[in-house]
Amino acid sequence: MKTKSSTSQLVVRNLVVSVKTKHILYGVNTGAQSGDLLAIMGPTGSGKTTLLNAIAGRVQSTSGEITMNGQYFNKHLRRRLGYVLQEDVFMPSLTLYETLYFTAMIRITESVSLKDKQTRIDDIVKALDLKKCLHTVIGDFFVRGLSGGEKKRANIACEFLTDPDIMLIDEPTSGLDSTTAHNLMNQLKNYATQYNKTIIATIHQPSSQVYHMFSKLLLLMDGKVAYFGKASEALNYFERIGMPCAIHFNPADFLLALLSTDDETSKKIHEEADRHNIYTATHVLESSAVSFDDVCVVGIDKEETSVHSHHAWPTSFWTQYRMLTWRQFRQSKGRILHKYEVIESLLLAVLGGILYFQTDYSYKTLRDKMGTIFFSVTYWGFNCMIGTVTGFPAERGVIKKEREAGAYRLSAYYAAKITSDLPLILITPVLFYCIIYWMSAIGDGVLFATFLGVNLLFCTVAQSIGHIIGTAMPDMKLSLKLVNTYMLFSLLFSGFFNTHLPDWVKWAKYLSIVHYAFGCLNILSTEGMPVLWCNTTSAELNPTCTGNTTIITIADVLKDSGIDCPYFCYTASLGILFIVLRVLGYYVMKWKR
Ligand SMILES: Nc1ncnc2c1ncn2[C@@H]1O[C@H](COP(=O)(O)OP(=O)(O)OP(=O)(O)O)[C@@H](O)[C@H]1O
Repeated sequence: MKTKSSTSQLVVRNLVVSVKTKHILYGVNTGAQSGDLLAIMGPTGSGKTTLLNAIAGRVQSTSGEITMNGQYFNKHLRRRLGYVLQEDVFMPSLTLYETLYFTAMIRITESVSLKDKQTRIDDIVKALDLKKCLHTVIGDFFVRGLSGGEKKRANIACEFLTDPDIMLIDEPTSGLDSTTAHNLMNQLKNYATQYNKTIIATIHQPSSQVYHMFSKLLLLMDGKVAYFGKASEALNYFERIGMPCAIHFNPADFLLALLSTDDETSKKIHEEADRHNIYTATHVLESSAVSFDDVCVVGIDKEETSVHSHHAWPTSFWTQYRMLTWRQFRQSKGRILHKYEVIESLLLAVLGGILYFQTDYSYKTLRDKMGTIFFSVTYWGFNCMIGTVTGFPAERGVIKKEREAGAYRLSAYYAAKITSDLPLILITPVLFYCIIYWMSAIGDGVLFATFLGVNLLFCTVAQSIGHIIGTAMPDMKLSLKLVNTYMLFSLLFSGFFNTHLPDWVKWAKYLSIVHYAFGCLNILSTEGMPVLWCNTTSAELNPTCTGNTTIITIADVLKDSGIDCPYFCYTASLGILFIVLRVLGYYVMKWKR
């Protein structure tokens, strides 16, 4: 179910865009109306993407105005724009159908029935010839999936689903062979005319067949307009200003070559453009089938009858949360429960189990017991943090794209991420502890449940830190460096490396998450150990036996490792850390968005 749009008109007047001190666009005037296929062409770096970004509201303009049917863009009006970015960013583990289904469920308002959403998916799949690859995974660098051309069409299909009145497409044909490029442009042209939509696309080197599909053409050169008007009149215009195109020459090649020549020609093109007033905004309006006043009225009608939501978001928080959890689970499942990850954990558990096999609890073997716990906690600290940090970049681009399109609330995404990842990240630690706990005889069945609970809490805390680091850091390399630094710090202050630290650094152990887990688990596992007489051989090396000490308790030994709080104090600290870090994680995401 696609809606045939009533006439709408986009007008860009005197648009200036500067970033810091650099001018990118200088007073650009352009426009398009329903049914148009406006092509933006120009040499690389001439400002084509910046213009699209400015229209889509993703780049702040320095001055000038952009209106749709005479109204300035606001959040609601912007929902009537679709923007297909140059990069095809998707969740790689989902199939194309799952991707389209997710988009339909989250970006089409809930007033449209499920059946209609399904019909809309079917229509678009057919129109863009995507049926063959509908159940293929999107794929990425590691897993082969859709081809480049299919990905490009999938990207366009996702935007078509929202049924925008104006579609902005950045380089739809880049990386496609000429036949595929021609077919795609043909599909876009048909879409524009059949459904009365406006399509604005930047394009690099169209074939002459594709060039003749454009209804309007905007030529940019160094951020300024070199030509704007009907594509069919561009060659006549350049001929009139003394730059004729040779017969049988591809018009697009000729125009691009013209715009990339010497300074003298550039200067002349700009002077002629000024002299002929070729690109004033009134030119757009005059060439329209309807007057400016008419389109304003049509625009108001359209708003009232549109299937687009008037609410801040197309769907409710609950729908967003539900769909995001569904997608997140599918995306994370393969990564977190990857067979190599599981095999690695099981092998390490068996290795640890063999190393500390059935060690009894005595003061002589206490370091071994502590070693088992230290080894396990260290492994899961690194594993959970690194897993989270490395998993985030694949999502970052998708979330950014979807959030910029106003698809869902950040809070819905965050809540969904926590919920969907949680059961997944706990499965492998459970298997790990099932092996190592019993092989190394840490304790009985009752203790096992508490032991496991504390370990899982520790894993979620480590994951929360990984999430904050992954969100805050600009790239994965830096994130991994920070994870390493923090974990090594955490290990140094955990208590395992029994050091006699100067008083002024002792507080640092409270910043170590390993310290909390290590402390808690050691207290739990050594509970009930008898006192030790200092005149026995097993006490000889124990530093707690000094001077006139006759007996020592397990509490004394643990205190010597800096473990000086009751176990519930450590567990509560981990619980509080979990809550604080989760809340902090949300605000870091908000800050970095
Ligand atoms: N955020 C930014 N900061 C500084 N310069 C920028 C920024 N964004 C764009 N530019 C510069 O503005 C110019 C125009 O960039 P833009 O991406 O719009 O060009 P383009 O015509 O789309 O190029 P291409 O065809 O290669 O994609 C370039 O010189 C680019 O380096």
